[in-house]
Amino acid sequence: MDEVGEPRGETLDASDAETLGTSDAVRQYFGGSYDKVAQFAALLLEQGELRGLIGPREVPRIWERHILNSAAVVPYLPSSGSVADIGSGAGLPGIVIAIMRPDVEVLLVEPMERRTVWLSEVATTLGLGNIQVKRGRAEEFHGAFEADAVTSRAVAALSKLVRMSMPLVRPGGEMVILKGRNVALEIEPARKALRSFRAGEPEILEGVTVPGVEATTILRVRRGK
Ligand SMILES: C[S@@+](CC[C@H](N)C(=O)[O-])C[C@H]1O[C@@H](n2cnc3c(N)ncnc32)[C@H](O)[C@@H]1O
Repeated sequence: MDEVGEPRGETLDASDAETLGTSDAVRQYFGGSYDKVAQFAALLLEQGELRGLIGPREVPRIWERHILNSAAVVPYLPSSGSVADIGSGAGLPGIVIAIMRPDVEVLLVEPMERRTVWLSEVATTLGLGNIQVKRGRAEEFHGAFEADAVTSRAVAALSKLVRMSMPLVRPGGEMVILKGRNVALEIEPARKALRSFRAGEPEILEGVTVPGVEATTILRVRRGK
């Protein structure tokens, strides 16, 4: 998974993003969630670069690389309960999850104040009552809460991610992580950390959204009871 780039001073056309974002395939995919997802994309396009949340290279690929990529995790989330998104940044995938799953309580864990201010503003602007923004590093919340599932994208390699995030998963709950194609290489180095949580065998899953948009790789692993 590529990280969201830092601003580099070049400005690209947002028309590609708009074409995909207003396509029938995307509207159908999001269904009743489409209007709020489109509002979130518009906020990111308007303010994301200005506020240092996304780099200019991300503007034309907001829908494909960020919104749809984030949405790919949703089918793998538990049917109810709570999800904590670790290192939410601009709200990826956390805000997309909160929009698509209003029945789930979404905790957005993010240490950078500038980003938590943005996340709270987005939650208010979109009227997302199922979001709690928690400012701090994941490690600071160990023992403070446990969610039914933890999500994460572009935050750390699996071994580190397990140590920082698995304590925030309730026993029997799951980590559901958006990863790159090479995720299998991260599993062996994470074995020791996984064993310390009596975790099950990690599953590598395919996150498919709309036709023509590249599938993403998702890694799901259950915390032992
Ligand atoms: C590359 S960004 C990815 C942001 C977002 N998940 C995305 O995919 O666009 C990594 C984010 O993780 C946050 N982060 C770094 N260390 C963290 C930690 N220990 N606990 C929680 N978040 C952390 C950073 O502040 C940053 O917002």
